[in-house]
Amino acid sequence: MVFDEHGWPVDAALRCVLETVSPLGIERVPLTRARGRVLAEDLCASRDLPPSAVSMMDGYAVRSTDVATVPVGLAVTEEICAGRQPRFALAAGQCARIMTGAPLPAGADGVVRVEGSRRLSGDQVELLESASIGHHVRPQGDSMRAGDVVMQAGCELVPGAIGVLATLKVVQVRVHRLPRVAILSTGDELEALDAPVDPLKIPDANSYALMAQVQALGIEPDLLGIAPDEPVALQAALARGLEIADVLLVSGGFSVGEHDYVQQTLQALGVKQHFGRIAMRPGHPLMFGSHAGGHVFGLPGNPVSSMVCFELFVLPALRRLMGHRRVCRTEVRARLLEPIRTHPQRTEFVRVRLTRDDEGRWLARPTGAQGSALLQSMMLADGLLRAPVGAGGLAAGDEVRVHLLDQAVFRVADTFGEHT
Ligand SMILES: Nc1nc2c(c(=O)[nH]1)N[C@H]1C(S)=C(S)[C@@H](COP(=O)(O)OP(=O)(O)OC[C@H]3O[C@@H](n4cnc5c(N)ncnc54)[C@H](O)[C@@H]3O)O[C@H]1N2
Ligand code: MOO
Repeated sequence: MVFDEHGWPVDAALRCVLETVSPLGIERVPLTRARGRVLAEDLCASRDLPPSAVSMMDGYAVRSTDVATVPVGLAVTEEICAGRQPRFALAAGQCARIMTGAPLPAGADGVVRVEGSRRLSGDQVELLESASIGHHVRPQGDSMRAGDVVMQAGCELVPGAIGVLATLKVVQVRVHRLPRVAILSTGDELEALDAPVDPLKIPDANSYALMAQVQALGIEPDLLGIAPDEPVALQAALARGLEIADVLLVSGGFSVGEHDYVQQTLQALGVKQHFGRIAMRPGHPLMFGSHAGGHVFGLPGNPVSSMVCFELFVLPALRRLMGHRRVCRTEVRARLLEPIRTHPQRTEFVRVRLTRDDEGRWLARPTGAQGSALLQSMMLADGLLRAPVGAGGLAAGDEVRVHLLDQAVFRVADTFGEHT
C-alpha cells in the first residue's frame, strides 16, 4: 500500500496492526490471579446448580394446595438450614421451617416468607399468606445445568466471571499469556527520573506515561531506560528489547533528524516495517514493524503524541495479544462546546473533557492548549475527539466522535442522578 506524504490513514493503519497480531499462547494461572485475563477454553458445568430446588426466603416450605386459603394452621415437621438435607417429606397439613438457600423437602412446592406467618404454641404455625407453585423457590439447575457451556473461550475474566469460575470450582484457569512489553526511550537530551536536574536536558516522561498505560491493561512492563543517539549503544538497547519482549515500545528518534537512527537500526536487527507514518496529528511519525520474536512500535518522541499513538494502536494490539475480542476503546457521539481548528489533511485527535447535558447527551470541551509536548492535556482528558480529514475546523455545536479514555467512565458520587 502506498499513501501520500501525510502517511497511512488512521483506519488503514489500525487494520494493519490488528491483522498482524494474534492472541498469544496459553498458560494456567490460579483463580486468585486471573482477573482481567482472557479465558482460553470453553468451560462446562459438571453438575446442576443448585443441585435441587432451594428456598429463596427464610420462611415455611409448604404444599401450595395447603395454603390456597389463608389464614391456615399447619404442623411444623422440622427446621431445614442451608447446607442440610431435609429429613421428612411433607404430608397434607404439614410445613417445614426453611432458611434461604436450604433445599425444599419432598412434597413442598412453594415457600411462605416468615413475615407472612404467626408462630403458635408447640409445633404449630399460622400462615397468613398463600404461595402458588414455585413461589420463592429457585428450581434445580437455575444457575447452570450439567453439560451446559457456561463460559466460552475469549470470555474476559471480569469479577462476575471470577465468581462463575469459583462456582465451577476452577482452581487453575487456562488463559492467554500476557504479552511481555519493554519500553525504551531514545535521545541524548533525555534525563533519567533519578538523575540530578540539568537545565539543558528534558526529563524522560514517555517511559513512565507509557508504563502507566501498559499497567492499566494489567501488564507490568520492563523499563529499559534511555538509549543515547549513538549507533552502537542504541543497537545494543534495541537488540535487548527485541529479545525480551513480545512488544517493544521505542519512543523518539523516528523523524527526519540527523540523529534519528532508530529506524535503520531496527531494520538491521531484522525488523520488517509495516508502516512509518500516519496521517494524523498528534502522532504523525508512528512506526509499526515485526520480527521473528514479536512486534515493535516506534512512537513519536513528543509525549502527547506517544500517548495518543499508544491509545489508538498499541492498546488494541496488546488487547488482541491478550486474547480479547473487544480490543478498541468505545467511542461516543458528543456535542462540541467550543470551536476548534484542525489539520485539513490529517485526522486530528483533540483532548477533551466530557460532561453530560440534562438529557444525558455527551458534551465535549477541549482541555486547553493542544501542543504535542503539553502532557497536561492528556492528564485532564476524558477522551480524544476525532476530527476527520478535510474538516479544517469544527464549530461549537457540531456533533463529534470521542474515543473514551479510562477515566471517562467515572463520575463524582455527589452528582448522583445527574449526568455530569
Ligand atoms: N523536519 C521535520 N521535523 C519534525 C517532523 C517532521 O515531520 N519533519 N515531525 C515532528 C513531529 S510531529 C514529531 S512528533 C517529532 C517526532 O520526532 P521523534 O519521534 O524523532 O522524536 P524526537 O525528535 O526524539 O523528540 C521529539 C520531542 O519529544 C521530546 N521527547 C523525546 N523523547 C521524550 C521522552 N522520553 N520524554 C519526554 N520528552 C521526550 C524531545 O525532547 C523532543 O522535544 O518530530 C518533529 N520534527
Ligand atoms: O506527530 Mo507530532 O506527534 O504532531 O507532535
